[in-house]
Amino acid sequence: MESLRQYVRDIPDFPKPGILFRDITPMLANPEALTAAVDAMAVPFVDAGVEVIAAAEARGFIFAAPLAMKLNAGFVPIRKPGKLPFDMHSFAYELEYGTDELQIHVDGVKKGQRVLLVDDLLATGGTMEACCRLLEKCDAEIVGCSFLIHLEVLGGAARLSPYQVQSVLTYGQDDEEAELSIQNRQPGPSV
Ligand SMILES: O=P(O)(O)OC[C@H]1O[C@H](OP(=O)(O)OP(=O)(O)O)[C@H](O)[C@@H]1O
Ligand SMILES: Nc1ncnc2[nH]cnc12
Repeated sequence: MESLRQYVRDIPDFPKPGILFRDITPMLANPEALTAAVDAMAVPFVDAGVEVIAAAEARGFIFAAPLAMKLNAGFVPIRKPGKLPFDMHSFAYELEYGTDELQIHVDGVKKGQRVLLVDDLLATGGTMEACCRLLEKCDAEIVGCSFLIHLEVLGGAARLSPYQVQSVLTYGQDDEEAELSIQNRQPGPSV
């Protein structure tokens, strides 16, 4: 699965200085890579009895709908404020680069339904922790959290305990250091 990494593009200082943005748009644009990514995200949960996939907009939606179809589950959107038309639960949270709030319809998930939470990327864990809190307010049974990318150094997985966390691509301390040193390298004198 490591070959999927070649479709993730690193953009330094986006959307703020100091953030190394992992851009998945090259992966999304490639049909084989996109299929492989969705398949790999589903694998740990094929026999988990998932009834509902829930995901936060916007990038979470990209993987949620194909995963729902693959796991024969429904899809329930978790949205930013002002988007959902019916009664909702809300939860405010912090991002790697800002703050936000997420909402879910009160009747989106029934009590005891088995829910798999999905997102493209786990960084600080603030977004997925907010999703977990929203599903807990619905009295759902959280089966786990499935990510395409896990940025390990930001410690997000600890915030999702006790839930099962799965990711397809992991970026650890070594990756961050190697990439930062490449970014900071000054051009040498020309000879
Ligand atoms: O683990 P965290 O620190 O919470 O970061 C991860 C979240 O950040 C990104 O979403 P973003 O809020 O940038 O919104 P988008 O999906 O609309 O691009 C990403 O898609 C995750 O949802
Ligand atoms: N470093 C990062 N790259 C891409 N998406 C992100 N969401 C939060 N942090 C991110």
